[in-house]
Amino acid sequence: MLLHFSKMHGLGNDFMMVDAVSQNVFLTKEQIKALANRNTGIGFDQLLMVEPPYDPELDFHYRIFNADGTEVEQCGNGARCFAKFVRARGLTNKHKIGVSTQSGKITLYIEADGQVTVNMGIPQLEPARIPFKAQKQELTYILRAEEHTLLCGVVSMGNPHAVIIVDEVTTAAVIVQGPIFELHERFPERANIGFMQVLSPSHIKLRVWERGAGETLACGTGACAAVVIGQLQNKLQQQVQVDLPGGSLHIRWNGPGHPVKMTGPAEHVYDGQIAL
Ligand SMILES: N[C@@H](CCC[C@H](N)C(=O)O)C(=O)O
Repeated sequence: MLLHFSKMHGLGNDFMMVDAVSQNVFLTKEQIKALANRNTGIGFDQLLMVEPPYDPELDFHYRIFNADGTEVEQCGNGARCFAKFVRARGLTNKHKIGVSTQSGKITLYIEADGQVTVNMGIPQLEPARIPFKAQKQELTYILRAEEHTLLCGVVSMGNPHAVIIVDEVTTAAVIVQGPIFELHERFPERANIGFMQVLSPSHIKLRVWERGAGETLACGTGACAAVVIGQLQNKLQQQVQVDLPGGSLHIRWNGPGHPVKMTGPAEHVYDGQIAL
């Protein structure tokens, strides 16, 4: 079978986009891992499989798979690429698109300048909803593993995140501590681990070790999670520029009970086909 796909990226967080509205596709976990391989496959951080809507009030549903083949609930940079992809494929001509993922419904808006704004929904802080093992909800938690001790905030943006404030992000121990805390026993579904440097109340630098993908050039849900945690800790204001290794996102959050809004670019790289 020949599988048609597009390669896209959001600030260097790269995706294999598959139209499963007009193609009949089923991929096993092993096939996804093989396609994700950067030496022997197409290479990507996540695969997005776009499907017809499950809910008649929405335009589409899409599934998200990490490079390790695991299916996950949410992907911020992927959401922006999805919006551009369905228009480029002629699957819709709308500028406001309603879609569901495993974590629920989100709305996307294609702006006049081509950037995409995503209403990412209301962040969840209750430990059971992240999921995170804790007796009660706190602003910060101490996590220990091996010789490492971290003070972090935890939040779900549809997917689980821990956010650690560091003095200098370029030298932060992302590669060492990321994989250790991704698998920490208090995250039963594993977690994405963000390292945030606060430059000012409206400007941060962020690196994210992504669950199932390793460190990426950008993580949209990670940027939202960092702004939520930074605001709750009184370090950030409502509108924040988040500088990631691959570029910048603009995040807005009006506080608890409100949705997080993310604006940023989404780029098409090439269209391809591969024999399965
Ligand atoms: N890169 C994404 C997040 C993708 C999923 C994540 N690795 C997880 O396992 O939750 C983003 O831009 O949000």
